[in-house]
Amino acid sequence: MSSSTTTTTPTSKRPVVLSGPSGTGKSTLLKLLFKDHPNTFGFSVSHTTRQPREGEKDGVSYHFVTRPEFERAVTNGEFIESAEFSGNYYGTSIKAVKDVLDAGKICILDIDMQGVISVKKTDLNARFVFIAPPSPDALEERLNSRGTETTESLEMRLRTAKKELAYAAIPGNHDKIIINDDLATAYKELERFILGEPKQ
Ligand SMILES: Nc1ncnc2c1ncn2[C@@H]1O[C@H](COP(=O)(O)OP(=O)(O)OP(=O)(O)O)[C@@H](O)[C@H]1O
Repeated sequence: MSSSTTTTTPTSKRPVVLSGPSGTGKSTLLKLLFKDHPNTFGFSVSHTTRQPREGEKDGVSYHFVTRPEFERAVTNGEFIESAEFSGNYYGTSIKAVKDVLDAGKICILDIDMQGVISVKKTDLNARFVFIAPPSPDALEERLNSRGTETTESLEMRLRTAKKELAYAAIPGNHDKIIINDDLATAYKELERFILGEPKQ
């Protein structure tokens, strides 16, 4: 899977939004991509209202902010997405994505359908890739074999998957749909879409 004898010059540094049902293989594909191209991609630094843990640096691990600061930023429309988990806010700001671009890297966002809709409302000029399962049964099988789901969470993920697949079926919602059946084939397709043709 590694392309050690080839180099790639990205044809575009536009942010890439990767979405698709849970268990469809997004993390698996991204892990391969980052391994093969270690200096090409960057992660946006999220905001949080939780306290920094030992060793965490502001602006590196997270942008640590107060609740009023976070709420103000949400009101000002500065976030692509935000959510509250166990009493703390977390969010990805539009600026955090632009900072990655300013650092000369391609920002990859692995987000859900709501996140996709939010990014489309910004001026980030992102490219949208949808990772689809070969079939609903294959998706269920992958989630089962990953061993991370309870019966309830599995059902919830499959219900959400139906909505995501319906959204992806509408032409124009994504720039590229990749069916992750054979992993190596799907990976090559993703790598080409993001980085262009490899130069020998
Ligand atoms: N092409 C493939 N064929 C078979 N199994 C696969 C394939 N791609 C990924 N998997 C397996 O499917 C499971 C789900 O993959 P992964 O965790 O990458 O999904 P995900 O889309 O990132 O899910 P989530 O959104 O819940 O984080 C993993 O166990 C992974 O090893």
